[in-house]
Amino acid sequence: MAAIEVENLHKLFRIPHEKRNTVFESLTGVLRPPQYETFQALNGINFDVDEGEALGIIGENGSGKSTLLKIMANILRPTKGRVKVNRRITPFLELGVGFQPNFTASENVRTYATIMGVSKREIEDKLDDVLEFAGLEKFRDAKLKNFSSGMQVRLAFSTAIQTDPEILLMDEVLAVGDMEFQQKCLDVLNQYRNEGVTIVFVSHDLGAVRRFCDRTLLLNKGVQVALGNTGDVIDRYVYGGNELQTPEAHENEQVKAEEEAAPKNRWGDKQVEIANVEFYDKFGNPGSRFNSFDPVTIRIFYQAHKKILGPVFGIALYSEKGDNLYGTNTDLKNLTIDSIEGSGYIDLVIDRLTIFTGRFFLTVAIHSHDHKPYDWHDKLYSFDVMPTTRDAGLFEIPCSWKL
Ligand SMILES: Nc1ncnc2c1ncn2[C@@H]1O[C@H](COP(=O)(O)OP(=O)(O)OP(=O)(O)O)[C@@H](O)[C@H]1O
Repeated sequence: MAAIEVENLHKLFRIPHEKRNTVFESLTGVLRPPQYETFQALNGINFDVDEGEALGIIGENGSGKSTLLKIMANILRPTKGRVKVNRRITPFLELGVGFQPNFTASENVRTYATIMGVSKREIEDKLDDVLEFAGLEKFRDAKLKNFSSGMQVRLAFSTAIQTDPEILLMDEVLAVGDMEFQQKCLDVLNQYRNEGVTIVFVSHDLGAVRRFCDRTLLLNKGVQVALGNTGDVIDRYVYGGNELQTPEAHENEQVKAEEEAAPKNRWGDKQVEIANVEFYDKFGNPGSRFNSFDPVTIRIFYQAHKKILGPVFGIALYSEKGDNLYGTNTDLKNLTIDSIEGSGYIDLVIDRLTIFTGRFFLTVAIHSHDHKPYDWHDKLYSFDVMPTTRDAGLFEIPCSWKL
C-alpha cells in the first residue's frame, strides 16, 4: 500500500483585489461583491509515495513545492482533488513556529516537543541530546530572542527529530545551518530511511536530492512536469524540458544582458566580429544551466569581414562578484589558426566542469597575436552551475585521502 496518495490536486489562492480606502469606496463596496484575483498554485498533481520511499520535490521558486507539502501536512486545504495519508505524518515544515522569544532554549524544547506529541518524561531524557545535536549546550539557559535564525532552526530541527515518525515531510531544512549541521541532518535522515520511514523532501540543493531521493517530482508553475528516477528528473530540470529554460528564453536573456551592457562591455575594431556564443550541454543541446562535473562546450560564432591572419580566440571566466577565475586562449593551448574569413565557429570543449555552484560570467574575445582586439565581449555571457558534490568551496581540486 502506498504511504501517501495524491490525486488530481489543485490549489487556487484567492488574493483580495481591491482596497477600499475612502468612505465612498467603503460605502459602495458594501453593495458590490468582494473582488479577488486568483492564482493557480497547483494544477492537477498526481502521484503516490511508496512506503519507505524517499521522494524529492524540486522546481523553481514559486513552483508550488511548499504549497503541495502544506496540503500533504493538512495545513492547507486543496481546492480540488485529495491527499490520502495512510501513516502517521510528521511535518518538518515551518520549524520553530510556536517558539517563544522570552523562553530559554530548554524551555522552548520542552514546549515544542510537547506540541509535537513527545511525552514529558521522554523530553527530559532527551533534552541534553537535543541541545548537543543543535550545538547549543552552552546556550541552554539563554533566551531565544538572543539566538540567530540559524540557531533557532537547529534547535527546532533537533527537537523535531525526537518524534517517532512514519512519514516525514521536510521543506528546505537543510538550507539552514553550516555544512557540519547539514551533514548531521542528512545522517539522521539516512538513519530514518534505513528504518523504513517514508520521506518527502523539498529542496533546492540538487546534490542532496540526488544522493538522497529514490524518485523525484519536478514542478513548474504548479504543473507536474516530470516524475521518476531522480537523476533523470534533475537532468530534465537542469538541462531543459522545464519550459522556463527554453532556447528562446535563454536567447532573450542574453540579448537583454547585451543590451544592458552595451556599449561599455564591447570593443574592438570589428574586422572580425563575435556573432554569437552558445553553451552546449552533455546532450548537445544549447542551454545556460549545467551540473558541476558535466561536460560543456562553449561555441564562439564569428564573422570575419576580410581575411584575418593568425587570430587568437580567448575566454575569461568570472564569478558573480567579478573575480577572475580562469582564462585561456588558443595561443596558450598551442592552437595556431593560420587565417579565418567569412563566418564560422570555434569550440572550447570542457570535458569536466570543475566549478561547484553559482552563476558565472564569461568574457569572449578575438584579438591579434599582438593583443589588438578585433572584438571583445566583456562578461556578456552567463551560465549557472548546479551542485553535485558535498565538497566545500568554489571549484574542485582533484585529490584523495591516503592513510
Ligand atoms: N497564501 C497564499 N496566498 C496567495 N498566494 C500564495 C499563498 N501561498 C503561496 N502562494 C503563491 O503560490 C505560489 C507557489 O508558492 P510555493 O511557496 O508553494 O512555491 P515554492 O515552490 O515552495 O517556492 P520556494 O522555492 O520559493 O519556496 C507562489 O507564486 C506563491 O506566491
